[in-house]
Amino acid sequence: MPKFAANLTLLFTELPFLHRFDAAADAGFSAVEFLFPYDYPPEEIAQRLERNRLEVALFNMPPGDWAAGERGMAALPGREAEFARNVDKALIYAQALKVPNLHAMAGLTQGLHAPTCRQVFVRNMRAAADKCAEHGIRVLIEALNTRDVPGYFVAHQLQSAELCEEINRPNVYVQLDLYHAQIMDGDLTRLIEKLQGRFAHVQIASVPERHEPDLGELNYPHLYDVLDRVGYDGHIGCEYNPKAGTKAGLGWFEPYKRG
Ligand SMILES: O=C(O)C(=O)[C@@H](O)CO
Ligand SMILES: [Mg+2]
Repeated sequence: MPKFAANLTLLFTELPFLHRFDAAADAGFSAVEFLFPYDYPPEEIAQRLERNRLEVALFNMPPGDWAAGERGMAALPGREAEFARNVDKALIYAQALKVPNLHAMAGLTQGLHAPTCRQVFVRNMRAAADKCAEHGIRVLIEALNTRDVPGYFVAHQLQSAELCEEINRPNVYVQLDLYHAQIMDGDLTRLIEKLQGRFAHVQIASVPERHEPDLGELNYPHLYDVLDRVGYDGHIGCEYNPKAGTKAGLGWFEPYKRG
């Protein structure tokens, strides 16, 4: 039985961020994820989680100047000290919110010297993984499709898996976003089988529009069965833009709701 996490950066945006926790619980979710919690004190978020009996499945380390277009810095030469400070900041929130997974965004590396970026990424990720391991937290790598995020350091799922191998730390895993995977890689059943045991978080959305998972070209109930079959028991993050309001689009979630 799949376990879903509502992505509170994209769902329930009809409400202010801190109110989305109540809305997710009311809709029947038992877990949430979000991009960045850093505008809010960790205690306030922890309170919302506790009163709604919600787990947090994942959030991202600080990404640099998001509004200016930055998408992380783990692979950016010259930003190592800032990356290390961001790992520390993410860990403060991770401990307060008891999150098992932190996504370290790599950054836009188009036009930079690729071998140097890779070296920087591997070094930064090893250091981040070692710090996070002290708290039992995993560090994740996510491939982003080149249509939405041109120039991002990782675009294909097997590249993420290869990077995990090179980093060679037991708490570094792939973040398998099936929306990006379908756009860049396809053949999702076989891809999930190939990556068995190497991903620690999954995300979903319809393709090509990134709406509810019951729209578009993918057959998600089939993919949930494949995830079950390969023994995946982590959360599936609902990282989509509701087509016409969050609640109106939650029909697909009816069979999976917390009772
Ligand atoms: O865009 C996505 O997909 C994400 O999961 C965000 O965390 C940005 O990486
Ligand atoms: Mg994603």
